[in-house]
Amino acid sequence: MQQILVVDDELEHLNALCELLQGGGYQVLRTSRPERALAIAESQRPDLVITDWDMPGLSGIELIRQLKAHPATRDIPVIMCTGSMTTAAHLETALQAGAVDYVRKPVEPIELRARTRSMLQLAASYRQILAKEQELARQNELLNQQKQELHQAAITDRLTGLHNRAYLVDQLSREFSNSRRYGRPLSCLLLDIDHFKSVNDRHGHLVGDAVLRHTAQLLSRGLRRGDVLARYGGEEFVLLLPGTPAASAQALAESLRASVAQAVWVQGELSLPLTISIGVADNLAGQAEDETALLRHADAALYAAKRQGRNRVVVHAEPVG
Ligand SMILES: Nc1nc2c(ncn2[C@@H]2O[C@H](COP(=O)(O)OP(=O)(O)OP(=O)(O)O)[C@@H](O)[C@H]2O)c(=O)[nH]1
Repeated sequence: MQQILVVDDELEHLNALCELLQGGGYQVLRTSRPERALAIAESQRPDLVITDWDMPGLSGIELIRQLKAHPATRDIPVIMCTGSMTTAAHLETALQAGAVDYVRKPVEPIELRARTRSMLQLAASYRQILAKEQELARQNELLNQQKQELHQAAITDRLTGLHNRAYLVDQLSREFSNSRRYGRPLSCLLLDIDHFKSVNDRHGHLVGDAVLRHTAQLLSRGLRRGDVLARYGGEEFVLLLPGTPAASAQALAESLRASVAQAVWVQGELSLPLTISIGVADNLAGQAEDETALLRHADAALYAAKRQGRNRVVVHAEPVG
């Protein structure tokens, strides 16, 4: 049943109003002390408030302002009962304070019922719209979250949790253009686990997978903001170092190589010494005309590192002449 709070300091008037509304099938809350009305509205959340204007202690206008200032009671519609002397300016003040309608005293029963009914219908529609809006906002948030998760999955390598090849290709192209535009160095490291095939062959693919995860973790340590580490494929990783020339990249590559060589991989009884080979190239001195060439140079340096015995770092050298 819909609930209406009636506020009037004149008991006779209060009783008459309440009777009228109860006769209309509404549940009525009442108070003759306007300063209590806010607390009642807050705890009972009536569907409508009907208040007298002229009351000692707290005027109807002041009560409306308090109701509107409070989040819990802000949306409860208020009808103001006004005296017969009320002017248009008074009514304007009431509407500005937040009253949605008014009835003049002495109250015409049919008028009060009509206004009450339409206000309650309006309030119900408003509540429905509000609930739909909230539901829409919730669904929107869920959708954005799913989009974000999908995007994250699309750029992540599932086995190692590093970025994947697709992301690397995007970033390489972006970083290459940026470094060219701002005349900044860009280094590319191609890192490959040595004799990884024999890990798989001797111990199985599950151990091979664990070794890949272990290596990915070691390589991730000590990366700086802006560095991009990705699993390029199989047992190959790429590390992009924007703002870093090959000489500094070589030092970092050397420390990565050493950290993998020092950290023996252990699982139960099994312990495997692992090493990686690294090819380093940068875009300086116009060596790499585009990002593909940069990657190709790093690959050539990696190939040289493998040929020279593995577990080493080789920097791509500019061909002489
Ligand atoms: N366990 C596992 N193995 C993979 C995965 N992707 C590629 N491989 C294996 O990685 C191995 C790569 O071997 P190769 O390219 O011959 O190189 P390598 O044995 O590391 O030898 P070098 O690079 O010359 O030192 C192959 O046996 C692939 O099957 C993976 O996701 N998990």
